[in-house]
Amino acid sequence: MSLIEVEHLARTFVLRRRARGLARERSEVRAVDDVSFSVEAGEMVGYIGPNGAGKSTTIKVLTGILVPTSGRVEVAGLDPSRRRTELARRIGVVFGQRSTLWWDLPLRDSFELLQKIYRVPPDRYRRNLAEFVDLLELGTLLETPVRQLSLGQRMRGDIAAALLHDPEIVYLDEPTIGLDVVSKGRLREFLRTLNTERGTTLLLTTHDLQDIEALCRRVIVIDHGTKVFDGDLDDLHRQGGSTRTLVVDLVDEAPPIEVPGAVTRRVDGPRQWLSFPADASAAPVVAAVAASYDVADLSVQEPDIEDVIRQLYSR
Ligand SMILES: Nc1ncnc2c1ncn2[C@@H]1O[C@H](COP(=O)(O)OP(=O)(O)OP(=O)(O)O)[C@@H](O)[C@H]1O
Repeated sequence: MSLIEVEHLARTFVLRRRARGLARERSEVRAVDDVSFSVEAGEMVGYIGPNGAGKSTTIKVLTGILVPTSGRVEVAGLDPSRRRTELARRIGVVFGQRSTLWWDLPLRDSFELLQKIYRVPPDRYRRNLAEFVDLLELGTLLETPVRQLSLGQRMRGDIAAALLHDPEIVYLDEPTIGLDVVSKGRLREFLRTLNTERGTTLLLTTHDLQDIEALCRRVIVIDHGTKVFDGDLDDLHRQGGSTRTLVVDLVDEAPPIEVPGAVTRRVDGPRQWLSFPADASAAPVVAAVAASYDVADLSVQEPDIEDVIRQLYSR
């Protein structure tokens, strides 16, 4: 049996809108429509898709917040909506856009409240707190009220809070949203350590493809409530025909750059945008450009996940 099992999951929302007079119009949104997948213990899976695809709805069903309209869901051997309290001890949830911490309390007090709520034995709590404070660099922040923390600090606090009770599964919904590059890097490093050293199973929802590339070998893509891809990240790129972009700043304006392995998509003064396959190395393209042109600066832009998915569909 897999740690997470989802079979033919559907979740419909019924909307009632006031039409003319007192009559109400009824309409349905099929947020998740016949989705099946399973996740094994120790996996780190990216659950991605465009806005409104049904990601949060799936996560809410997996935590037991929402009841499926149809289908079967089992997490750690439990039916989430029927055994929500029991399941809560075995899962951790992190929402990048919302904090689960108490706004006016120092971080330490929030952690202590969570210890009591989850009945974490004192020695385990102390051990976990010490480890997360160290790995997430929270030492100087423990006495600070949550409302005074920066977004990145608050996020690290939220992640520690979600892990104090040693959950075997953690759902992360946009954990790096709004963070700067350094904070994103630190957080990814921490999640990787959590997965490799503790064997925690992670299901990650994000719009940032770099999160996925740094962390997940496997991705599940949903669009309009339906699963459209489940497999290796490299295969997703190949199927989506996705490209990366080399942005070249030349010393002087020039006609479109011509080098093997890349196509110049745009020219704006001395700046040019070249695209090349996402699964190819940038090195030969960079070398070819540098060998034939006077280059002032270069940078590589990763493909946007929404583009990858759009391209997957436009074929
Ligand atoms: N409580 C609700 N009532 C009515 N419709 C809902 C509700 N929750 C979600 N929906 C609808 O279900 C669909 C899927 O929403 P969901 O939040 O799961 O998408 P998402 O993939 O998480 O999107 P995003 O990336 O924007 O967070 C959307 O059309 C949304 O409007």
